[in-house]
Amino acid sequence: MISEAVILILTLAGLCYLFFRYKTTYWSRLGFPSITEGIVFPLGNDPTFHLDVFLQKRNTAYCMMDLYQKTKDLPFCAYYSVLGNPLLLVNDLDLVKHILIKDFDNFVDRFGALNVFGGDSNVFTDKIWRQQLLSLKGDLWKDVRSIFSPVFTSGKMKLMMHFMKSISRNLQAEMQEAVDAKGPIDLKELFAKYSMDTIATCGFGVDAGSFTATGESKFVEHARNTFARKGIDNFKFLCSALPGVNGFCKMLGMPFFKPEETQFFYDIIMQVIRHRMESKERKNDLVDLMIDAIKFEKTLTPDETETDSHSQYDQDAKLDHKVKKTAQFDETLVVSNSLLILIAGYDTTAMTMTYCAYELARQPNLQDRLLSEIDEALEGLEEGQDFPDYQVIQELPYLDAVLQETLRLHAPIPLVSRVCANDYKIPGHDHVIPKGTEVNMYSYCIMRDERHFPNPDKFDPEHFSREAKAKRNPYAFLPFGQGPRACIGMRFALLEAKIGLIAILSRFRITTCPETPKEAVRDHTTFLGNPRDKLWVAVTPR
Ligand code: HEM
Repeated sequence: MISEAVILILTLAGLCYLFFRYKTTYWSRLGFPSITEGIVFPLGNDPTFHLDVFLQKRNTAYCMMDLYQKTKDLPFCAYYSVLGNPLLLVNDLDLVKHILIKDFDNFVDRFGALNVFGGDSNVFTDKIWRQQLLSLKGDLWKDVRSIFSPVFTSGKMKLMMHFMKSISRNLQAEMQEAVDAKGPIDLKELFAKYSMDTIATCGFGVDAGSFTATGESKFVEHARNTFARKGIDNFKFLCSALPGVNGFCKMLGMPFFKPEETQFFYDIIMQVIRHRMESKERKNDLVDLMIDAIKFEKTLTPDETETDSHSQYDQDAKLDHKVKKTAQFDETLVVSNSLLILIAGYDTTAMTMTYCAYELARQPNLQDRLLSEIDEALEGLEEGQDFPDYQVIQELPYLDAVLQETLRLHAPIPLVSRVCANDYKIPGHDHVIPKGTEVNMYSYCIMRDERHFPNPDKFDPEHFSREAKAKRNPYAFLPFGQGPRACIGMRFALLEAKIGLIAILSRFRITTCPETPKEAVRDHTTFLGNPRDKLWVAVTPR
């Protein structure tokens, strides 16, 4: 009996293997250039499912770089994901532009875990996650994006400034404590607190208490748990890619996304919404703006539309879509997108500020140049003003260059991904991308490619001088993606980072100390670019 069972299992495994081998000839049968090196049954050769990533030994971006180095001379190259599912890597920047902008209507959707894993569960907390921008598809995504875009215009960001300014005083106080204690400070923890409090205040209308709570506040604890990707989460992620597993979980009513944490945030934000509606209190934070947006209560005034910028990025990001005002949108849309703001905005902005301050500590000459620019802006303040206004902050070129260089070298999100809606003939080639193919652009690798950024591994804000930018293809810079589906929170993130940096650099100088790591390595346990180690620096008052 046992021997029969073993034979059956071995036969099934052999058949699965043969089927997998056949599937991994898909691209060569279509005549596409493809890379078959490194294919492991049943994971394929997708860096996202690389064994080292799965076992949490290496960050995904490093595995992506291995694949990119082997394929970068090809405009596009095919490869395989779990169970031999086909993927296409796009390296050519003109093709990147076609996919993200010119032919956007054929590449509206993103693949992404949220679309697939737990995608059809009936569990209430999973359903909340499915309403947010990152995972919505097609016309529904267009509706929600059009509704929420006005929430993130520069006009609205000006309203966020006073929240950020007030939280940045906690940053200064924390730095002063390090000065008084004559000890180093961990940049990672410092900026995590600032980012968490900013997102909580603007996106949830609550004080997360990161700086003030004794121990970890409940908000911070639940947020941390939401982000944590333990070994079991990787396993769950992989299992749900297997045929039938999602259906099985659905049948058993098993949640995919962390239910306790989701419920915690759902309750908070619903309480805030109800309170705002009953009391008519207004704070003009993101919560109020989102409530306005779903109710179509405010019509946009001209200075608040996306047309206020003529930058290539903003022009490309325009979405030509009319939302039907009869469509039903309710408060769960606000809850869901507040959760997304927490997920999309907290870690990304915190790590950007962390890497930025770390790089400035390592290169005092760059810090000096930035300090002079900030000092000049502060000298120009009018009486009664304690901070430069929005427009002045936007026009600090060196601060801008330093942040862009940080995002280039330490991209928080390593790729931009789209799904091909209909068969698509690649311009200038005979190849046709089949409908349903996941198309990836490895932004982390493109931004470290010496053909676009000379001396790519060096932190050098001159990569963003006017001359350097003029010489370069603009689609080589992709930390926020590009096109109508690019990051909606870019202005928010940059403003938050600029305000935090101005607040600390106006008072303190950051330098390396014996505890400062020689290099900043990306964490092996996450898909994002969080630094693996604590980034200690010394602080001195100016
Ligand atoms: C430095 C900080 C940040 C970085 C590097 C970043 C990067 C990105 C990237 C690469 C994408 C995918 C773009 C694409 O597919 O073309 C994205 C999407 C998104 N981001 Fe950000 N992000 C940051 C901060 C924020 C913040 C602060 C918020 C919210 C306040 C936010 C909200 C979103 C949302 C909602 C999406 C999905 C957009 C859609 O599908 O329509 N992000 N972000």
